[in-house]
Amino acid sequence: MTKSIGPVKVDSVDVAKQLVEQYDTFLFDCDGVLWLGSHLLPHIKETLDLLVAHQKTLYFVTNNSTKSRAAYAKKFASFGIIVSEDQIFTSGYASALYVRDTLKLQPGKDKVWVFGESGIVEELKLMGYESLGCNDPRLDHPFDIATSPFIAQGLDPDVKAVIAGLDTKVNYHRLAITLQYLQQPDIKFVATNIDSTYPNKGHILPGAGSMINCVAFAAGREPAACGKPNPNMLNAIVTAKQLNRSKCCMVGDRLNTDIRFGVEGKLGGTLLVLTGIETEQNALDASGDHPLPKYYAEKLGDLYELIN
Ligand SMILES: O=C(O)[C@H](O)[C@H](O)COP(=O)(O)O
Ligand SMILES: [Mg+2]
Repeated sequence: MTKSIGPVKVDSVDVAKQLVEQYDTFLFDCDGVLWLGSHLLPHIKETLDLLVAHQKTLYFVTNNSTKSRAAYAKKFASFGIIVSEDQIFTSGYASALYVRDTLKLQPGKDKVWVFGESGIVEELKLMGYESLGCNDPRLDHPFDIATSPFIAQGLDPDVKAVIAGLDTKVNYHRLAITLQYLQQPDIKFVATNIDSTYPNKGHILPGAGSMINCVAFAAGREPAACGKPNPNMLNAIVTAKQLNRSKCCMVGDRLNTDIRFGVEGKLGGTLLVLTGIETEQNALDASGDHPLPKYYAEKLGDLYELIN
C-alpha cells in the first residue's frame, strides 16, 4: 500500500531550493501572500527578485477586483517592485472577459450595472463597455424609495448584465438598486469571485463573496463566478502566456480559491502561505472539502530567507 504524502513544509534550504528549481513560472495571489492592504509582507521584493534572478517568470492573479491591472502595476511600483500590466490578472478583468467573450455583450451599446469598485469599471471601459452604478455619488445617499433617482428614472433598458464584486462602500442604496436589475430575468448575473473573507493587517474582513451572496439571496439567483478557482481564468492565462502547466506553481493563501485553482487546473505545484486566511492546521487537514497544497510555508519571504 502506498503511503500518501501530505503537504511539505518549506522550512529548510533543501526544500526551498527543490521548490524553486522544479518550476519555471510562478503565479502569485496578492492579498494575504504579497501584502495585507497597503502593508507589504516581509522579504516579498527580495523573494520576487530572487525568482527573477533564477530566470523564473512571474504572474500575479488576484481575486481582488477593486483595482484594475493598471492600478495594480502602480501599487507594485509604490513598493519598488516593477511589474508590467500584462503580468497581472484580476477577477475584474476576468469578469470583463466573460461579458465580452461568453455573454457577447455589444460594446458601445450594451451597458453593465456594477456593484463593486473602479477596478471592474476600468476593465470594462478598456473593452468599450459603459458601466452604471459603482461609485456614482448618488448611491452614497441614504436610500429612500421616494427620492432615489434610480427608482424615479427607472432602470436603464440598455443594462444587459450585473457584475458584482468587493465593494467597500456597500450600503442599502447600492444593494437595493442592484436587486432591481437582478429582478429582470434577462439581465445576466456575474460575480467577480467567491472569497467569503480577506485578510487585512491582522484582521479578517468580509470579502466579495459575502456581499455578492447578499444580492444573490435577495434575487434568488446564482451568479457565474469568474475569478479563482474558475478554470476559465486559468485557461485565459495559460493561452495568453503559452504556459506549460506542469512547470507552473500557484502560490496562495486560500484553499478553496487559490489552491483549488492550481490543483484543478493541473498546475505542477501549489504553495500555500500562512500569512492570510489559512492556518497550519487547515494546510494539513485532509478531511476538508478543499484540495491540499503540495507545499506550504509560514510566509512567502521564507524562500528568500532560506535560500539566501
Ligand atoms: O474580493 C475579495 O474578497 C478579496 O479581495 C480577496 O482577498 C481577493 O484577493 P486575492 O487574495 O485573490 O489577492
Ligand atoms: Mg489571497
